[in-house]
Order: sequence, then structure tokens, then C-alpha cells
Amino acid sequence: MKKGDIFKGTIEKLVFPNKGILYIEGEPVMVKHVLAGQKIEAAAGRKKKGKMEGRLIRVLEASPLETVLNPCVHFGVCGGCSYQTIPYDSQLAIKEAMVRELIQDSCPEEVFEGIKGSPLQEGYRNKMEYSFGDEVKDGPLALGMHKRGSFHDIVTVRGCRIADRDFERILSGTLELCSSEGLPFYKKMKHLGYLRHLLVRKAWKTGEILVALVTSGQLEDAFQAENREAGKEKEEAFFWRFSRMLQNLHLDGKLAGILHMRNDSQADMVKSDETTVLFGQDHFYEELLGLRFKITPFSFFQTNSAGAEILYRTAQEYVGDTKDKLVYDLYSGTGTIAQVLAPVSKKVIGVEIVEEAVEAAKKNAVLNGLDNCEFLAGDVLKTLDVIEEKPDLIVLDPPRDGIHPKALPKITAYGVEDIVYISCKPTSLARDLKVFTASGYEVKRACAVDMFPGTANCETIVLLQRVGR
Ligand SMILES: C[S@@+](CC[C@H](N)C(=O)[O-])C[C@H]1O[C@@H](n2cnc3c(N)ncnc32)[C@H](O)[C@@H]1O
Repeated sequence: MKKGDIFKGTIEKLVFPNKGILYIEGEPVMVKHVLAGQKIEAAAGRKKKGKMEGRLIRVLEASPLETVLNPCVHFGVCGGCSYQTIPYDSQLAIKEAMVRELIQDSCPEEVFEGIKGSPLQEGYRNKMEYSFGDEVKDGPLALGMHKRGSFHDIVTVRGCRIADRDFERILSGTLELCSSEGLPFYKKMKHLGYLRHLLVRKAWKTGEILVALVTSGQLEDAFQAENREAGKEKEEAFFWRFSRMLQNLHLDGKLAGILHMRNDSQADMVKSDETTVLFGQDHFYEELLGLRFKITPFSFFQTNSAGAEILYRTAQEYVGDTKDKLVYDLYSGTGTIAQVLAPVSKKVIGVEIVEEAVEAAKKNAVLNGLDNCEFLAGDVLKTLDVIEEKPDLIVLDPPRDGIHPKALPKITAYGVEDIVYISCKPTSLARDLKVFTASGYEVKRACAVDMFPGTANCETIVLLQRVGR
């Protein structure tokens, strides 16, 4: 088969996170955005790592697993979810099998404890980053998610199943206001335009909501003003209307803060060069496992709060008795795991690269009456060299790429008896586990926790113990 050839076949197996394999003349072909059992038509692409890649043209026949007939209206168009046509039990079975297979070289079959489901299967997301754009070139303003496989096109995700219901009200109100004011969206390739992102976060327990509208600083064009001063005046008036609009929405939750963030960097990510608080404050509070957490706009917090309680309870169980132990919480975010463990530990030291999150973690510890937590800002790779107190136990919760290869030997060199590794990407986990097992550790317990129903992702927790301890 050569590039461009059209072929048909049945997807035999899924590969994490969203590829399927089918066999054409005995040769495996990988195709994105498919499900096991689907009959598809695809076009042959080029070979990657010795495997032929195919581009999905269309699904000819649904998979026998696809028995949900009323998925989200944006399913298949929006790049967010890929499992919505599959009942939840089967979604869990698929994820469990994928994780089990990915880590099987390091995790014996009998040690893997299966998957725990999310308490909420819809409306579970407590954070959304919506992008401004258009659905088709020069179409009306859109606000939502990137279309599947598209760098430019945006689909306005009214009716999104996985976001909290208040998010839709905020999204619709913002889109209507920005459209009626004729504000242009920011075109990343040309670095032109104004509206960039809408960030919405909401606490599951307290109901507090934080909204941030992110724009460029290109005021004159956006507000058709003669000069920057005039543009600034019009911008202020616009943000007054924006803030009023949000305060007049009938939300189930309660607005904790409305922010305007200015971002003039060319990188297509939600960030702020300058933040103005338009209403309330620049943070909100969430409660998990009886503890209270201050969350700032960019600090990491698990996106499924109800699922996070299950994740952290499982971590607690794997960690075991920590009464006389000094615990390292590496990649600590706002210090959630550290604070869950602190009441039953001698001391916990958290290390986190985002300073804003470290500051929030310190405040959270005070808020929760914990005086045996210390939080250090810095890269785990470098910070491990400067911490004087050595750990008795280590908890790891790295970002999707896993642990830096040069940080791994520093972690294993402590020789602690137990390490608990929480991972949001099983392929990175599988890679890192091989290093741990080659360095004298063995997997004693492991399970997956589904924090992302409707999508192909899930968390995995592993308890590693030093061999012959
Ligand atoms: C998956 S989150 C875990 C956060 C926290 N444990 C929790 O459950 O909320 C990963 C965290 O690692 C941080 N991070 C990423 N790279 C890092 C590095 N090289 N050193 C320290 N922290 C890092 C991120 O900012 C993020 O807060």
C-alpha cells in the first residue's frame, strides 16, 4: 500500500490514547479517532516508527460497543471527547485494558486492581479553557473548543456534556456580548485581533466560580479608536458591560471573581502578562476530603473534583502508615496531596515549579491548620539537590510527560522503601516504571481511576516497593 491509497477495514484494537489498529494485507495500520470494532474507510499516509499511518475518511459501520444513541451534539466534531457513544461500563473496561497492557512489563497481572469509575459522568469538569475563533473561515464569531484535528476552526460548545452547566451560561453570555460588540478574535498566525480565550473554573463543593477573559492589547483596532487612550476608554466600558452581564446570569454557583487578562505573547496558550480584577478576587476556594484549597487562575487542580477525592483516597491507602515519616510530595501543585497526608505524617515537603501554586499551597496549609508542611518552588530535577531533609516516602504526581529522565536516578537514590506514583498518562508511566523496576523497585499495587468520562484519558496509581525491604 502506498501513500494516498484508499482502504477499508475493521479496527481490531485501540492504542492509548486515541488510535486504532487495523490490518491491511497483514500489515498494521494506525488510524486516529476510531473505536475498536468500527468499520472504516481511510487513506494511507506515511510510515511512522515503522508503522503505516492512515487518515480516517469516514466510519462505515459503528462498533458493536457504540450503543449510546444520544451523545453530545458536538461529538465527532469537537476534539474533546472520543468515547461518548460507548456506555460508561464499556468505557471503563477499555481504559482498564489499555492501562493494564501498557504497564504489564512492570506490573504483574495479579497486582493490577482494575479501574475505579468517576462519581459524575457528566458535568464533571471544573475548568474549561475556551478559544475564540470562527467555525468556518470568515464565519461568525465562535467560542469553544478546537474542531477535531483542526488548528484553526472552533466549535461553539453549547450543550457540552462534560462541563459544569454554569459554564454554558457563561460561554453563551460572553459570546453574545462579544458578537454584538463586533469584537474581532485573535488570529494566531498573523498576531492580529483581540479576543483570545475564556477561562472558567468552578469549585464542586463551594460552588465558587472564577471567570477570566483573555485578550490581546490591540485596542485601537478592536474598538475602532483613533488612539490607544480612546481605545482604553472603550475597553473599560466593554469590561464594565462584561462584568455586569456575568453578574446578571442565573448561575447555580456564585461568582468569586471576574478577571481581564492581557496576553500579547504569540504562544497559543492561556496565560496573562497583566491581570485586572474586575469583580471579586483573583482566586476561589474548593473543598476536598474535609480540607479547603485556595485556587488561583493558573495553579493546577484536578479537573474532576469528585473524582479527585477517589484518587486521593486511593493514594492515601497506597501510602499506608506515615505517622513517623517525612514525605516528599513531588510535583505538588496547590499542595492537595501534601495536605491530605500531613495530618497523618511527621512532615511533608512539596516541590512545585509554578510559584503561584506554591504560594497558594502555603496559604492552604495555614488555612487547614497544618504546620508540618513545607512547599518549595522549583524544578524537581534541581530542587532535589538542595533539600537537606531526606524522605522516608515519596509521592510523585508529574505532568503528562512523566518524570525527567535525569530526575529518576535522584529519586531512586534516596532508597526509600515506598514510592507512590500517580500518573495522568499511562504511556509515560510505563516508561518510568521500567526505570524504577531496573533500579530495585517492584510494583506492589496498581489501579486506574477514571477522572475523564467520555474521553480516552484516565489516571493510574502505582505503589512501588524496594525489593527485599
Ligand atoms: C499532575 S499535576 C499534580 C498536582 C498535584 N499533585 C495535584 O494533585 O493537584 C503536575 C504538577 O507538576 C508541576 N510541574 C511540572 N513540571 C514540573 C517540574 N519540572 N518540577 C516541579 N513541578 C513541575 C505542574 O505545574 C503541576 O502542578
